[in-house]
Amino acid sequence: MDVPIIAPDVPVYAHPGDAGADLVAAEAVRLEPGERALVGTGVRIALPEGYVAFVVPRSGLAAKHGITVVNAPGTIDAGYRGEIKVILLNTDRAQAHDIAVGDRIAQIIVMPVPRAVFIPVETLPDSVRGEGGFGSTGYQKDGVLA
Ligand SMILES: O=c1ccn([C@H]2C[C@H](O)[C@@H](COP(=O)(O)OP(=O)(O)OP(=O)(O)O)O2)c(=O)[nH]1
Ligand SMILES: [Mg+2]
Repeated sequence: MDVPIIAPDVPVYAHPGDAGADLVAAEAVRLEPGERALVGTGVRIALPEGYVAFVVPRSGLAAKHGITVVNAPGTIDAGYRGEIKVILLNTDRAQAHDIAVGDRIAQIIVMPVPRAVFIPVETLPDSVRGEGGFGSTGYQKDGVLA
């Protein structure tokens, strides 16, 4: 599907079948331990109605350097025409991390999204799960279901 874009670096899918296309930094920033920063990508897009783009972390940056996206997944609304920015967080407690212009800092995933029509009702239809949540199915600890 075609998505009009204005960008110094057009996001690239690294491999066929990849869900995410990499976003690169349009500005240099140093993230001290525990620090976050709003990092510009220079990218502006026009998604068709009925689609959303999610800004999500790159697992390599997260695993190697503790760099994540604070609000993951960041939501890019179809009507948004401003610059896509990434709210990066350095979760490492000791190491600062330097982002240079052109570094791949996050990835963008484009998805179809239905428009919900919320209908106020008095009672909801039954379901197997019912109101159970927040660990209601238990969890596995040392091989034992707790
Ligand atoms: O990681 C993100 C998240 C959002 N946005 C842009 C696109 C999105 O369409 C807009 C608004 O995002 P959101 O609705 O998440 O933020 P908000 O705090 O609710 O702001 P608003 O009142 O503008 O909706 O900001 C980004 O560039 N990066
Ligand atoms: Mg909003």
